[in-house]
Amino acid sequence: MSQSLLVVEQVYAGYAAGLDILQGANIEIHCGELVALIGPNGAGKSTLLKAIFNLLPQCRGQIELGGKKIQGIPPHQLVGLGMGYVPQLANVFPSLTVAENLSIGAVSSQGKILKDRLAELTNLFPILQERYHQRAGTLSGGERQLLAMARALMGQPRLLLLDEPSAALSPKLVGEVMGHIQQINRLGITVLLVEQNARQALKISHRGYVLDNGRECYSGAGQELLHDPRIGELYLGIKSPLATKP
Ligand SMILES: Nc1ncnc2c1ncn2[C@@H]1O[C@H](COP(=O)(O)OP(=O)(O)OP(=O)(O)O)[C@@H](O)[C@H]1O
Repeated sequence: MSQSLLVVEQVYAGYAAGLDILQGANIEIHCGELVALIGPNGAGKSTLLKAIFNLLPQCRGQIELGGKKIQGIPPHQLVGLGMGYVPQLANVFPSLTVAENLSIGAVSSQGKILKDRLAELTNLFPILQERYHQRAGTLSGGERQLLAMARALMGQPRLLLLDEPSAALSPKLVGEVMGHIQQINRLGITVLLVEQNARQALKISHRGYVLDNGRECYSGAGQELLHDPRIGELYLGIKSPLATKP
């Protein structure tokens, strides 16, 4: 089996003292995997990503990246250790151009390294080359999500945390964004994907976790979870045939 890249063990975390949203969450992600984190509204999915990226005031338990304990390490240093995070909202600077947004995400502002990295990403996502001098605020929803992911990739992460990249996108664009996530994963970047669009996320993922009430309640291969009747009924909005019988 491949090596663990991220281990989250017995994590309790929240936004205020004494009010834990995460209730002993555990997940483990191996190098190269694409893992979906699904679950009902308010289950704590985004909160778990924020706990991993050290954005919460309260967090207990253990979080390791590549065998190194990372709790207490500030987000900008986590980027240096190979973690990228794309929040659900406000993930690009609307008044800056595509080129400027990408440059801000770079770990090195050294001329040649920056230029090479910009070229790599615009080759990977040609639409960003076409929109290079356009302000991010004028991009379509799908293009903006792509820019947000590309900006995180400028930091050359080994683990990318994505918080609902398909939020507020039309079904066609959701498919496109999912395709781009697979494309990123095929480059060898490990991805933890939080999604409301659970079916689409499980379809493209190697494995998935279902989070409910701040801790994982099911886990398994993406296809397995997709076809598990318990999960279908509770989390994917599919009625069990037994439940529909008179
Ligand atoms: N900044 C915050 N301050 C206080 N409570 C918060 C904050 N953000 C989220 N919460 C609370 O934490 C709980 C979990 O929210 P979270 O956003 O992690 O859920 P989620 O599973 O990502 O849900 P959704 O799929 O609806 O985005 C909710 O009860 C929410 O109200």
